Amino acid sequence: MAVHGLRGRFAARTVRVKAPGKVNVSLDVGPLRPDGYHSVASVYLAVSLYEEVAATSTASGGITVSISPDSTLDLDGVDIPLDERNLAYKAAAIMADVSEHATGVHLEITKRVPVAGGMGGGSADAAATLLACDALWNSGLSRDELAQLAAELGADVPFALLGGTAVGLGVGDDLSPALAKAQMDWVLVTAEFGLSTPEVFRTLDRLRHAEDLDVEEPTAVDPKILQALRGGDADALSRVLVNDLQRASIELAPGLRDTLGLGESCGAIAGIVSGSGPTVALLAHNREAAENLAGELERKGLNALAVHGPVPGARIISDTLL
Ligand SMILES: C[C@@](CO)(OP(=O)(O)O)[C@H](O)COP(=O)(O)OP(=O)(O)OC[C@H]1O[C@@H](n2ccc(N)nc2=O)[C@H](O)[C@@H]1O
Ligand SMILES: Nc1ncnc2c1ncn2[C@@H]1O[C@H](COP(=O)(O)OP(=O)(O)O)[C@@H](O)[C@H]1O
Repeated sequence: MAVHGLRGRFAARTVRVKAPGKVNVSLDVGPLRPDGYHSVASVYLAVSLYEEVAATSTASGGITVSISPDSTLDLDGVDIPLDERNLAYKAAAIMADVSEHATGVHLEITKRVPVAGGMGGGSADAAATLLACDALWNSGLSRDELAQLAAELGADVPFALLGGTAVGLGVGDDLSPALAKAQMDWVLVTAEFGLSTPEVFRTLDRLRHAEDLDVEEPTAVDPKILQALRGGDADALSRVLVNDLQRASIELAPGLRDTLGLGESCGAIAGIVSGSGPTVALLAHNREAAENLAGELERKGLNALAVHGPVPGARIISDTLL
């Protein structure tokens, strides 16, 4: 049903939502499951690099997607589908299915999180769209109901909705918020290429198979990680960072080993590939150290950005009647 103004004229409204990218501070990956997914145990950290989605109701019906010229990424030659394959489109479509007052909607996405970078940028777009459409269409879904829809869209989408610091079990969507509010400072080194998440998981399976390595299903995360995050203890955290996918990302993109080495030689306490990569997250002692490190890496020709986390999950930043 379309929303009409007092004189029956269509009243367009724009709801703008921001949602953060993430770093997996730890990521234990279990064996391949019959459904093609892997069980994981991960500590997710939402960081201060945000996607934005502006959802505008339209009288014409249907869902359209565009990328905002305000996007800070160089998107030349980057493949972001704007049709029903876009995660934001998919999010609007499932919201429309459960919303009595759904209208047409245009989604304008401001991209800042590297595409196919292992930081959950598309997932942040999906989470932002769920929240924006919920407001636009007065769907009145609870956060739990939104999280259930989020899990249908992808393993990382529920976390983009929740934000903060959280432990993810199952395929990563079974989340428990962690009370770890101390800020940690990081430098993200982004790559000019992307890595496909399924290909990285497949590569890990292949490497493990070649080594006859049997892995168990992970059921918990190392409590030392949460302890370090709670205390804001970057040195303690540097000793327990782990990412089982890192070796697979390096197998596919060997240059990542050099990026990690360069980061550490320029003063990072430790470095880790974020999720399936190729973004590298370098840990710093404080904001000043992170900014200096980012500057130094920039001078060496890398793309580096100082960020901090935890930050909140998806939230509405404006709601305007046009
Ligand atoms: C690796 C992680 C770590 O947080 O993030 P990214 O590096 O993609 O950001 C996630 O597990 C990715 O989550 P997400 O990108 O939402 O994955 P989905 O769209 O649900 O799944 C894409 C594909 O990745 C593989 N996959 C994903 C999650 C998982 N626990 N096991 C898997 O094997 C499957 O092949 C699946 O078909
Ligand atoms: N809204 C979106 N933003 C970015 N990529 C998207 C989006 N929707 C679908 N995709 C597709 O999903 C792939 C992975 O997206 P992304 O979330 O950026 O990476 P990752 O899974 O590594 O965190 C991209 O290569 C792109 O083809």
